[in-house]
Amino acid sequence: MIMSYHLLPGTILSSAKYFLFIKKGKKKGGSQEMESTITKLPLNSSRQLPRRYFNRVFALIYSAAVSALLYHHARTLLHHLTTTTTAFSFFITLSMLISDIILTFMWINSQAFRMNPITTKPYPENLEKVVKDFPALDVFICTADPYKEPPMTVADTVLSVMAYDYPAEKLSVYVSDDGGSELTLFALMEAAEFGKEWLPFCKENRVTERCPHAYFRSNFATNSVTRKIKVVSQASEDKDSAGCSMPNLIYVARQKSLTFPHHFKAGALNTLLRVSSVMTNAPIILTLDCDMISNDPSTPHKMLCYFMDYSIKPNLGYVQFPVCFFGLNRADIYGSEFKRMNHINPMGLNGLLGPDYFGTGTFFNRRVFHGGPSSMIEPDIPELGPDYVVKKPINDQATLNLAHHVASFDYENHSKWGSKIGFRYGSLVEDFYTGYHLHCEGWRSIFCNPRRPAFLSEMPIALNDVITQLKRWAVGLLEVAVSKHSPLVFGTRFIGPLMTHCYSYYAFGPIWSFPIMVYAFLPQAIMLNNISIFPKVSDPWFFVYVFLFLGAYGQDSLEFILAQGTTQRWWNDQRMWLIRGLSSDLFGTFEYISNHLGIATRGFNVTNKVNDDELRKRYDEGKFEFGVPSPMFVPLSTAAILNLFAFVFGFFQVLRWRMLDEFFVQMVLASFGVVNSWPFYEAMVLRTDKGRIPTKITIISAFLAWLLFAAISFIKKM
Ligand SMILES: O=c1ccn([C@@H]2O[C@H](COP(=O)(O)OP(=O)(O)O[C@H]3O[C@H](CO)[C@@H](O)[C@H](O)[C@H]3O)[C@@H](O)[C@H]2O)c(=O)[nH]1
Ligand SMILES: [Mn+2]
Repeated sequence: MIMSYHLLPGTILSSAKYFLFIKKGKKKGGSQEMESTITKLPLNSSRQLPRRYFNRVFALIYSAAVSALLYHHARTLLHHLTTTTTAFSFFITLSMLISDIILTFMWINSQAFRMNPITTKPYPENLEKVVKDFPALDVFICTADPYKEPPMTVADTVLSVMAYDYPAEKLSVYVSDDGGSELTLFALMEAAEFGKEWLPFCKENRVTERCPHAYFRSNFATNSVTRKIKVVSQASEDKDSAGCSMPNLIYVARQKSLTFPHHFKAGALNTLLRVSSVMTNAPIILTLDCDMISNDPSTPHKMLCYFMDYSIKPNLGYVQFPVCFFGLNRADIYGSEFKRMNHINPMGLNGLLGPDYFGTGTFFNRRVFHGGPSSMIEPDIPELGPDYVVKKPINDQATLNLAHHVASFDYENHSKWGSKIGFRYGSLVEDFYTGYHLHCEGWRSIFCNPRRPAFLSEMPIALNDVITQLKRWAVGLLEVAVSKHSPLVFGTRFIGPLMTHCYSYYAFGPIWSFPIMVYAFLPQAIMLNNISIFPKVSDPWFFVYVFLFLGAYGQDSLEFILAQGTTQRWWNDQRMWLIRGLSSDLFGTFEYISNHLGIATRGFNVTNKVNDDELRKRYDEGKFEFGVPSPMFVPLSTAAILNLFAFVFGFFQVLRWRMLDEFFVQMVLASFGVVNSWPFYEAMVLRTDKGRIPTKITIISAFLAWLLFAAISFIKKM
């Protein structure tokens, strides 16, 4: 049954213009409790990585070097204060000191991940022998914009999870459509029909790639399915073509209002939490982004290996699977793998309270949305409690009425939703923020990284899309860092020092922008003015710099490569760190400040998932995609130009005056900048395709680089 309205994507709904569509109404049987049998067969195992000893010793040595450097800076600064020096050199010393303090703070934070890395392994083959009755599973899939997130992609994701190797009567898929798009609804109805053929086909043929698109891309033997598709119209209502029951598929477009904040994805997820509570109330919930397909039908079994384990069960809040990507180019030019965030750091967190919540690929214990493990918050109505037993079928009229009621725009008004219960409001990275609160409440989590990726996602392939996404994250992270719930003031009371450092590492990540800006511009602009600011090669302090640089980069690359990375991908990953600091984090900080001053409104800019063939081709060739005149490209191109000029100038100076000793560090920095900027030079000068840097950006950047140089020479003379 459908109550449909003509909605334009993005329309703000003013009255009860939302609809709930139930594809298949069937009573979900089974108890709400997870049952398990105590047995000796292990369901999972974990292993502490031996590298923890090395990490601890190295952290000790490195911290000695860091302290020495800070001491050196402080002494120089004091020297400036007590003797008559120019404001100019004082300013330089101060900038370097602040930069190095920030780098030190972030370095300390990053050590927390290295103290006790742990990997875990599930044994799904033992599960069936141990567990008699599988718990019900509700899957939440969010979509928001049919133009940026093609309905076909959403349908693919939906089918891939509906085809899980899981009892169909225990599986329900809820789709939240914040775009209220009829296209998406239509695609889902078609998907449900197609599913009647697709699901039995997958099960009969033991297909592992159960996302239709992925399957057809890699298999040419499609005749058998296409032949079957013709039978669709004869298939019965609730059963698939083989006569088995189908999982529930429920489409929800929540009601929105101009006068009430809808809290973006967190709001959508909370609506799904309530709607699903009323309809199926499964004890386990999987949250997925609309572009994240299931790549392994046995993932629910793997996740149950943790939830069904009595030794960890009581306070296990969620099991996080890594986000893996398809379609990356060989060099992964934008560091889209996020290897550190998605693979390396979570191992470190496994040895503490567990990984942060990634927003997608996460199985939750429904109970976590109702307060801490030992402090449950009473639900508004019994039907919204975690222990509520659903007795009626999902298309029962009373159930539907209640579902509509809890999906209305003002339902959360004056309630604990978003603050004490459900997904948390207040940050654009609602995932990070929610996981953080759960850990503070006493929940634990586990990171499970099976060899075959559990989920595969798409990622943006144009630089502007990439850094726009990172900018939104930067705003969201700052919202956490600078709030009354900041890890440093709030978290530290509940999660212990190491977890506090881990959460600070992410939340304060955007402040990396400052030292990156300083190191990308200052020494170079100063060298162009013939001034040396670092210790000479013959000075012992020089070796402190060498050790700090090589130590940090060496350890980072080693960890990257140990996590199945390549040197080339590592190189691009570190470049992305620099790019992020000069664009996303910088602009994100400004945006955060202007949001707070009320100059700009806060928004969730949905990541674009549509790419044309030409763009895809350039990406596959490993070319950076600029194309659009984005203001975020300006600091990047300015740094590229300034570093090149500094390098060329420095090179001739050194030859002419034999001053390599004085300028060595500055020369290294400039050449490092030049090597990292290579794609920029290409895109400014050599390339003629659509993805090159717009001339306008190049001109503005060249002018800014000159301005910086001129400003330094002006101040120098004062
Ligand atoms: O108002 C909104 C905005 C977004 N979404 C959905 O949220 C998901 C994530 O949005 P996307 O634009 O793809 O953002 P990403 O930055 O790629 O997502 C990452 O970062 C988000 C936090 O910023 C997390 O929510 C995601 O799970 C995580 O994959 C998508 O399915 C959207 O449809 C909504 O449902 N409602
Ligand atoms: Mn996304």
